[in-house]
Amino acid sequence: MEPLRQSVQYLKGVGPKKQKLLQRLSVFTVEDLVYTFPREYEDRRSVKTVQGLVDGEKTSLYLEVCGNIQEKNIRKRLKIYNLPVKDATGNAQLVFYNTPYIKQVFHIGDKVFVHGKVKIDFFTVQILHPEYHIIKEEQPQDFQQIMPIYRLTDGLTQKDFYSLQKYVLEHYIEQIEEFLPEDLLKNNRLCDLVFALRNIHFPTSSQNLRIAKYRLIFEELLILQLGLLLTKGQLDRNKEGIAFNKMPQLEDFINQLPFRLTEAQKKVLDEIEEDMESNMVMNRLVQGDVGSGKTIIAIIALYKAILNNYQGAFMAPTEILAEQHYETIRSLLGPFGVRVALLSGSITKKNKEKLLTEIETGQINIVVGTHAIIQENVRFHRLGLAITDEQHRFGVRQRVMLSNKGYNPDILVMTATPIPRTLALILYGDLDISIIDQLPPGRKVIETYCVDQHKRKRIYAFVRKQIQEGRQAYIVCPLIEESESIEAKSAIELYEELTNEYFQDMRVGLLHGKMKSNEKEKLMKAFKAGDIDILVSTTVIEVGVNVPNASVMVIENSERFGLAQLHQLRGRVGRGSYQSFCILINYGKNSVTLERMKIMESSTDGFVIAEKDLSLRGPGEFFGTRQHGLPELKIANLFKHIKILQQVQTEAKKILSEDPELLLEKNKGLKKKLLDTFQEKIQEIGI
Ligand SMILES: Nc1ncnc2c1ncn2[C@@H]1O[C@H](COP(=O)(O)OP(=O)(O)OP(=O)(O)O)[C@@H](O)[C@H]1O
Repeated sequence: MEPLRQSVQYLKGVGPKKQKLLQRLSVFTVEDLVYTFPREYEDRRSVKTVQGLVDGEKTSLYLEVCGNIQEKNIRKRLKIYNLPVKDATGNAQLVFYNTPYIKQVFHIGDKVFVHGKVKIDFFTVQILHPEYHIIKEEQPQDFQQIMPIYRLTDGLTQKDFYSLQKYVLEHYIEQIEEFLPEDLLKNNRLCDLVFALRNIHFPTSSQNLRIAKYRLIFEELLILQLGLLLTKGQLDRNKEGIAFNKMPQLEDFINQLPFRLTEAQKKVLDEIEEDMESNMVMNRLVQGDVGSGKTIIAIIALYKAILNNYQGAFMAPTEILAEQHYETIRSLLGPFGVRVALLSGSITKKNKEKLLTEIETGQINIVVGTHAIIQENVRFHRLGLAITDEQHRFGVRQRVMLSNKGYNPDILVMTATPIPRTLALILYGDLDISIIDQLPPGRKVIETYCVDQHKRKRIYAFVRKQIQEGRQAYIVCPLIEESESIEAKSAIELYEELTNEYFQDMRVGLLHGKMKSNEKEKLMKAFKAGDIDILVSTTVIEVGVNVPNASVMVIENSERFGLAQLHQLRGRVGRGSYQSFCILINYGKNSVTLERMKIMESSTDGFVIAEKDLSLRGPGEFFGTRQHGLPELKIANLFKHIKILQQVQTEAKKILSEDPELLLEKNKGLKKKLLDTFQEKIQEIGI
């Protein structure tokens, strides 16, 4: 086995207990260990003398032990040890707590280097619980340096980490191979990997630390970018596709809609039409904030394809949404003779067979469905436009599979999560991006309040009042990432509590992910029709659900959700002309949580919220673990390092245009690193 791939259990000083602790920090192999970077550094290079010390500062000193250690019992479980020390300028004490072994460590006359916090009490100078090095054969550079500080877990100390990293760097460094091609290093003035790893852990100077960091950030972003580009590589940008014609009937259709398109919708539609009319394949992402009116744009594009005698496919992330899109499309295009089919999990086998035949013979013009659409047995007659409503739930693979159902059909990807530009660039680097940055007129700003759980009674009273005025409400249950069944269970409990205690006289419905799809459909239909007053639900209603009469959204344990997700949920209300409200019940007390809730109260702009969320929590959490396959970033930050990111993008494209499958000898290391990082994702599409 490659040395770096070895388990940390073979390292000196790592027993089963330590191995477990390291695993908690996601350190399994030697490589994981060297790629666990310090969270910060402590500069111990400037050394002070006892005279000049300031109360409260943290500093380093060279001292000599000048007396015997004294032990004092302060309380039952508190023992203090004072060690007299001095330097040429004065006397001081090193203070240690509850460390009986310390009695054996020092001897009068020992020279020590210490680093710790200074406490000055009248005439006594103390260094509290310092780190120390008794100077024997060690050279000053072994301790008087920039010290790494690692993120720890209970049971592991900085010293443990420090010695492990030292050991690994000493014994394994020669086996760490550079994997970035030489010309790339040179052109971007990057240091080599060994230098970077040495200096990220034990920097020999601030400048070398900077150089090391730069290289490691570059490397991390490059791997991310290449991985994403490669997994998307199959959507070839410059493929020849269908050139749709302009059709006058399309204008008629737009003109008879019950509303005028907003300027933003018109602009995006123009971009789509231009793509569709060109003879190149369209690969376009439409982003729009909640309720900005993406669906109608998709429908117009579908109608254009139909008028050109092609079929359209519309893939939605959930059954509820597929059903909803199906209803909307049927009601808008049905009167124009367009035949729409819904392929969902709940149709009978017999009906399904009939539908499949009609799709294959071209009798059906538009197929709406969940991923059922990309199953093998679905064959289109002439698929011209494939739309996926993504919300990050479909991987690239599904997109490719849908597109393979036709001969180079145009592709439109819609997403309701506003993705900050920086992230959109790397996630969807292969797509052109259109943004609907305006809401239809007449929408009232949703009033958002973050409250703590003790206000629950008042909140329910408010919900009741809204319902009495004829509105409807959503009550969203806590998010439980780990398990859909626990989530469903907690939804059932909340439902029971609400129906037994607070809303006995109201029509309350329950919706969760573990229900059968036809039950879900039935319930949503009833809610839409106004036959249910309160819908208690898990996040299955998160995206796209459109019930304009609903005016209150209560979200339990709001601190567990990502902000972008809260924004999506909140977007389920305020879709009609009624004043709407979102109430976030918050159990979290720490400052980041409170800051996040404040953002929700003060902003209704999805892009602003997404940017803030991303900067507070990083991309992994931003998308939620269920939804993405992005590797966690260890050192790069998509906001702070935007300039490096841009440079990385150029490089990544250059590499792939020269060597699309990374077959060249110089790219061998890079390819291996990519396969390691993106294992599952890449295997999925089999490059
Ligand atoms: N230009 C417009 N003027 C007025 N109402 C509009 C306009 N465009 C769309 N709508 C209506 O606004 C509502 C929201 O539109 P739609 O469902 O398409 O939003 P969306 O962008 O898909 O939102 P979400 O991401 O939240 O699902 C719908 O009821 C739709 O009929």
